[in-house]
Amino acid sequence: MIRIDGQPILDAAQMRAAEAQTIAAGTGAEALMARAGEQVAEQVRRLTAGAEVLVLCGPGNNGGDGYVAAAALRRAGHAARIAACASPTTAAASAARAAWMGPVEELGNAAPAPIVVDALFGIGLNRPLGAEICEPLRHLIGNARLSIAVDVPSGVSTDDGSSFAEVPAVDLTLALAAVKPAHVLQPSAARCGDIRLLDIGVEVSGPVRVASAPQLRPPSARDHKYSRGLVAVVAGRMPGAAALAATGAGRGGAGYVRLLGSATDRLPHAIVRQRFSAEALADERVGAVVIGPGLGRDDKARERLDLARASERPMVIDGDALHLLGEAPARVPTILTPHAGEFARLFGDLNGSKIERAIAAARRANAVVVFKGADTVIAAPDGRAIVHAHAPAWLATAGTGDVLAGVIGAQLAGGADVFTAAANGVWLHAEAARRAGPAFIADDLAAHLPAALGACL
Ligand SMILES: NC(=O)C1=CN([C@@H]2O[C@H](COP(=O)(O)OP(=O)(O)OC[C@H]3O[C@@H](n4cnc5c(N)ncnc54)[C@H](O)[C@@H]3O)[C@@H](O)[C@H]2O)[C@@H](O)CC1
Ligand SMILES: Nc1ncnc2c1ncn2[C@@H]1O[C@H](COP(=O)(O)OP(=O)(O)O)[C@@H](O)[C@H]1O
Ligand SMILES: [K+]
Repeated sequence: MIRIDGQPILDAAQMRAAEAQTIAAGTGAEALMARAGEQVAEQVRRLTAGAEVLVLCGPGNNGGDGYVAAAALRRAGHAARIAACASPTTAAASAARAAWMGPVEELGNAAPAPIVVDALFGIGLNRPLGAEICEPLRHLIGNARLSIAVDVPSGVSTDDGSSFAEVPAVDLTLALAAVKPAHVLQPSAARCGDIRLLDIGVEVSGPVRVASAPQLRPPSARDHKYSRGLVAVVAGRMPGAAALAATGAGRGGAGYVRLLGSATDRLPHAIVRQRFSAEALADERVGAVVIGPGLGRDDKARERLDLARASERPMVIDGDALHLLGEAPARVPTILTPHAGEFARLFGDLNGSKIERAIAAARRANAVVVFKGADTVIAAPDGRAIVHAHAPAWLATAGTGDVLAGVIGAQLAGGADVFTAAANGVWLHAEAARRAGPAFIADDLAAHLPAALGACL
């Protein structure tokens, strides 16, 4: 059982291609199913201390995994029952069912058990589930002490994380061979409970991954404040937002933060206030310009954005500045940090999953796009993407996005490339939120950044 941090994310077609390669290399479909089912059984056995297990089996290979798991549990002396919604339709699943010596109950008539294993549908589910399946599934999960999904919870759409059915969340999902978009994209990610990966010997790789903790470099004896990174935060109509970004940059590891434009009174003394001017931006030591938080959307804001872009410094473009952005692709290293509303305004015509849309947006903008939310996707024009799916929902409070823009700015000014800077910033921001606990406000968040950063050294 493997943690999913840093693991590749494969959609159903990519998963099938990887599986086909393994089969072509000599491992039969039944052997793969045997590995999957036996590993599921092993995890269930470890977690359930002998309590009765009810395995729900569907018609495809997900159901096949379920038959194998139930048989393995029985062989190990564990009390296991099976309930099915249909007969097997694949050769491997038929063989697995034939090897099960016990009775197979009707899904609709099955009595609850303390442990439920959902092996009804996996990556093959491609249309809404009927009530004859949803209702018993809801009832059985709702009455179990522990529910475990095989590969993905039944009722979610593997490739985009949408829901085909309203069934409750399970406690644990055992992903087979690879993480799928449904494990990390909402709303289905919230249905998965804890997620662990089972290695069944299928080789997987790809440009889309689950976020993992960055390995950051502490300053060395050779460093000075400029080498650690100078961030210029452009202020505007709402100075509080720029102050949050500047604080995020300072506590996110920058060596020097300048706030260009009007500042609030409560700005930390370490943040240097300066009048906004083209000259202030032209300072060659500026490693990143953060613009957008509280900028406003008037002519003055537009002028500041134009000057910032003309400075040709690496940029983090957030909030109001995203509203002022034209369609021209970026010419300097740029990170855009839209939330769903800003993304829709900028890239509303794109189709596909949140991951696919973020990658397409990054290509169009020639910039790294941080498509924020409970399932933040960080995408690069070359097709790489990282999905951060476990940020605390307490982040849904005003101003946290401003702090994020600052943290990303600090990483960029510190020398990380745009993709790494964005991914590091998102990780540190989420980790700071975890340390901040419940009901923090954006001002509190920055105070937890140093400890979050310290955990990544
Ligand atoms: N990826 C891999 O390398 C491996 C995958 N295996 C398993 O195979 C699964 C995929 O198997 P399948 O492709 O057979 O697909 P599934 O078992 O996910 O489901 C497909 C079956 O469900 C039916 N179905 C789809 N939507 C339905 C609906 N709304 N209502 C009623 N029936 C519906 C289909 O007609 C088909 O019979 C994976 O999720 C995993 O559990 C394992 O057996 C071993 C190896
Ligand atoms: N439900 C949620 N779970 C986890 N993180 C969230 C959730 N909602 C918002 N966030 C995060 O909180 C931040 C909010 O940013 P944003 O929407 O720009 O707010 P603001 O403009 O008020 O600063 C983003 O980093 C986003 O990913
Ligand atoms: K399942």
